[in-house]
Amino acid sequence: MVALSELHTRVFHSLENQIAVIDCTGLIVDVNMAWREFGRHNGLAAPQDCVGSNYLQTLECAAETGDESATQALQGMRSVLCGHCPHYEFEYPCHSPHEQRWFIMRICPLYGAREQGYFVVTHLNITQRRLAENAVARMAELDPLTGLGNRRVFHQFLTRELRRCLRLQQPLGLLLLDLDHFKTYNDLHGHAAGDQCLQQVAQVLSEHARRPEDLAVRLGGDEFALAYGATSLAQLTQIAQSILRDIRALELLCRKGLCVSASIGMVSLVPDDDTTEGQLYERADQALYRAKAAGRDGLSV
Ligand SMILES: Nc1nc2c(ncn2[C@@H]2O[C@H](COP(=O)(O)OP(=O)(O)OP(=O)(O)O)[C@@H](O)[C@H]2O)c(=O)[nH]1
Repeated sequence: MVALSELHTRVFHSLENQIAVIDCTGLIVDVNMAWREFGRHNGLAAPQDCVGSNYLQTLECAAETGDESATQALQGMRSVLCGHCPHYEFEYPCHSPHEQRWFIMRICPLYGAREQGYFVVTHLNITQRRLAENAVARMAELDPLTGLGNRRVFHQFLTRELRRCLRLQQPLGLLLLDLDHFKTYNDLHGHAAGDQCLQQVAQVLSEHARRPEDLAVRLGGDEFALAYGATSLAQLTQIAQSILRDIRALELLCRKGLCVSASIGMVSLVPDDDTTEGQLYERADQALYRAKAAGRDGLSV
């Protein structure tokens, strides 16, 4: 039968968390196996040098080089060591040259030893959780069929670009695009082929939105929107004409002599303090209505 203290030591070294016990000056008095192993694999202090080094000083050196995570860890750690906070934890990136990694650091008093001034610092690798969260966040911004951004992203982008163009007094361009005869195409070829048609159109649109200040999204159904920062009406017209040409060139036949085409409403203006995202959208939508009414496969302002 293993003695209880021996059992506790074994548990300490079996845990996946990297654990260090420090005193109130930051001096490391003990570390577990995971802490030593992490140091060994990441070119940090030699395992035998962990105990006896000062964790606060290590963080101070890193913070002085501008390491934001070290600065934050340092502040949190000091607040616990001096008794201002009962415990502190925060998540931070710690990428290696080979992989992206995130950790959560926690510091709290050592159980039953607060008076003696001992504290436990733990680091836990949360990379799998963070990657899953990032993937979910990306999915929440994408239209699953076409891979373009969705309506939510569009609003965020437009709000940001509107502010930027107002500040720089540059024109902000917006195109609203609705496919023509798409229902007929769907009816003739089936829904799956209709989906492929939307994907082909999306490809054309993303080829026309390549700069960081451009965005192409699918608003829903056969409706798309494109926003262009710092783009005049003349430039916008050229882009819209090129899009119409490229969609025609797809030759998506929906009945004899009739192909899927697009109607585009556009607006470009230099925002003033009163310009809203809603006004911009409304103007492009009315222009789209005029393009449809004018016979489709065309554009209107
Ligand atoms: N395949 C497919 N069809 C869709 C999807 N979303 C909407 N639709 C169809 O898209 C069609 C859109 O209708 P309309 O805008 O009236 O079609 P349209 O023939 O282009 O009409 P006009 O704009 O007046 O030329 C409807 O038949 C919808 O069922 C989708 O994700 N996949």
